Amino acid sequence: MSEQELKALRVRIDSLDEKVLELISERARCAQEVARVKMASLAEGEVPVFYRPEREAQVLKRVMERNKGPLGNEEMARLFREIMSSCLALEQPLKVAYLGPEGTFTQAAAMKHFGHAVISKPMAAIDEVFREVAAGAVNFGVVPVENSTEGAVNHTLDSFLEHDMVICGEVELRIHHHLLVGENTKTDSISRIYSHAQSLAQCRKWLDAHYPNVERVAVSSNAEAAKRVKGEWNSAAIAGDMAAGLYGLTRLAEKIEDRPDNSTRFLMIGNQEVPPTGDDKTSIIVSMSNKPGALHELLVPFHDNGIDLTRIETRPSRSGKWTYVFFIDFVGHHRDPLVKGVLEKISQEAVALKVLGSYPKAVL
Ligand SMILES: C=C(O[C@@H]1C=C(C(=O)O)C=C[C@H]1O)C(=O)O
Repeated sequence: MSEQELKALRVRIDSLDEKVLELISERARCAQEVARVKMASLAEGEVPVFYRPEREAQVLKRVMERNKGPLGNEEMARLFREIMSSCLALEQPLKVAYLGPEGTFTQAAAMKHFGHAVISKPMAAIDEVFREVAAGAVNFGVVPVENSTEGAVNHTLDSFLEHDMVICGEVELRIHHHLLVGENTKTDSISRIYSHAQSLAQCRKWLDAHYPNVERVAVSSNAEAAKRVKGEWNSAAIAGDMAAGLYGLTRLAEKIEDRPDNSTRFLMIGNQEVPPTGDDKTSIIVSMSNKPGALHELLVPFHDNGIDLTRIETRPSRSGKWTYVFFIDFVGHHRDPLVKGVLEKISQEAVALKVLGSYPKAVL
């Protein structure tokens, strides 16, 4: 390619960037107008709702449907995710609590879902995320709920039993783990590997094959593991990209998770009900009386109405020995007439039924 051609292309890119800039600014001014309209149409005492997850899901879907490349759909949606995040911040900067410390996968999930223009607050434990949202100190919380290799995150499920929370979104993240060391570590003298118990479990086979005799130490998070090895000479950590970057660690081995499709699903929790988008999921908690056939009775209405169950999890109910609650996720919104009918049917048989929320299926 000649210098001339390159120069002409750069002139074109500059001129396109000017248009993109003007269009983004126009979009941001529109969002400010939306805020003005929302404020003006409030009833007395009503609190304005600036963040509309159902609308954001629709915007992202539309972008993906209309995208003709060469950028991939996900890539394009990610760019729009950030534009929307900045536009919303003009209306109202969202405050989001997540399972910290900084550098956790939960933080990455929060950024993937809300974009980077939020005020994010790391919390030391899952229960604290719930409490922070309940106290109104933040608009939303982000917690992990299940991993494709290791299953349910029980702390999160149990927290739903203790707090009244509305689930308003979900996001899935591909989880890649790396073996990380600080710059002064002698790699042949590693005697200890730190990570969160879930991550140690997700890399169990790899560790058995490569470091069978090294002590595995479970700590409160991967980011905490990364932080520790920064100052230790004989230790390594298992953590992801964010933590590696944050603590300036070297990757001794990359993508060491046993399953290449290792993914974690996260939930956004808040106080705001989300209207239907036409492509939603609902999460409920049900407790049934302890009699034969109870689980069957619970599942039949879903089957009869062709409602797709995406997940069912059992936890001790905490209100009696050997009594259980079921966490059920299914496709549909609790305001859909079909779903309404199913929930009514179940509540006739159940000891208790609580809708945790209906929310748009993860777009990104
Ligand atoms: C602009 C709005 O407010 C927020 C910003 C959005 C956007 O930038 O597209 C979409 C939904 C809301 O979270 C709106 O409600 O339409």
